[in-house]
Amino acid sequence: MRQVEHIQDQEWLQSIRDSYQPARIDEGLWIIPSWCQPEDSSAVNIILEPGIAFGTGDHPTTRLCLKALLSLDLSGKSVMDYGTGSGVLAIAALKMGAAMACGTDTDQLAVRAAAQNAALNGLAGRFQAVQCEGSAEGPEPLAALACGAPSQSGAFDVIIANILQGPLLELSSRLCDYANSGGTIILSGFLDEQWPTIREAYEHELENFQVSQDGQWVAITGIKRDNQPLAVNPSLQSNVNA
Ligand SMILES: C[S@@+](CC[C@H](N)C(=O)[O-])C[C@H]1O[C@@H](n2cnc3c(N)ncnc32)[C@H](O)[C@@H]1O
Repeated sequence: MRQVEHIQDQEWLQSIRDSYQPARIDEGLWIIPSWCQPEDSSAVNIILEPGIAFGTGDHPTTRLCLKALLSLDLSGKSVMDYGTGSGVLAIAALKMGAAMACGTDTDQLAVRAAAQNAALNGLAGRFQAVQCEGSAEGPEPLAALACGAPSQSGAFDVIIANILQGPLLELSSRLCDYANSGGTIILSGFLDEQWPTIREAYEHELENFQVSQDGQWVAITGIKRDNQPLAVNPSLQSNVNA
């Protein structure tokens, strides 16, 4: 009996392994299953243990987000990956030069997988994953605090959220609050017909939208507006108060 179980385990493991191969995402960017060797050691190679959490590189939205990250200068930047799944986007950002990254997810297994994948890539010291509730009413995931965000509560240079339209709409204020003025927000996980609704929810906080598409799936990059109230000239202020 024990031998039968052992053979079944081996077959199952082998069938998982057969279904994942190194995936070239773009020039110089690969996702490599943990049991394979990178073909190009000079590329950004993201090593993943696939199968536990979403984010193996085979979904168009993951690839769109990775390409959006490639187009940024991430040197020294702080990154929040909301809906981190396998941690693939946070790990990619760190490998592209980000200083620190924080991942959050509603799924405890994903949080664990992301932390393990970061460790596989030698990035455990610069990545922290925390579980969140997933609703705008729920408590803050405290991700910013847990990750030692560089400035006031939740101020990150780059926010990535590859989640569905529903949570993107519900969490729009929270996601925008996490970004520094001038920071970059990458959103994906929605279809082209949903883009006008997403745009409406985000355009008071974001500008300079860049849109990319793979089939029906869309990713957008936007820059957080500087919505600080204009400084009031003290002499005008006294006139107003008079
Ligand atoms: C499409 S997967 C993206 C995974 C990975 N970031 C990628 O790009 O491949 C979405 C992830 O977001 C998580 N998720 C879904 N709704 C969420 C919410 N409201 N708050 C936080 N995470 C959420 C899911 O558990 C899942 O791991």
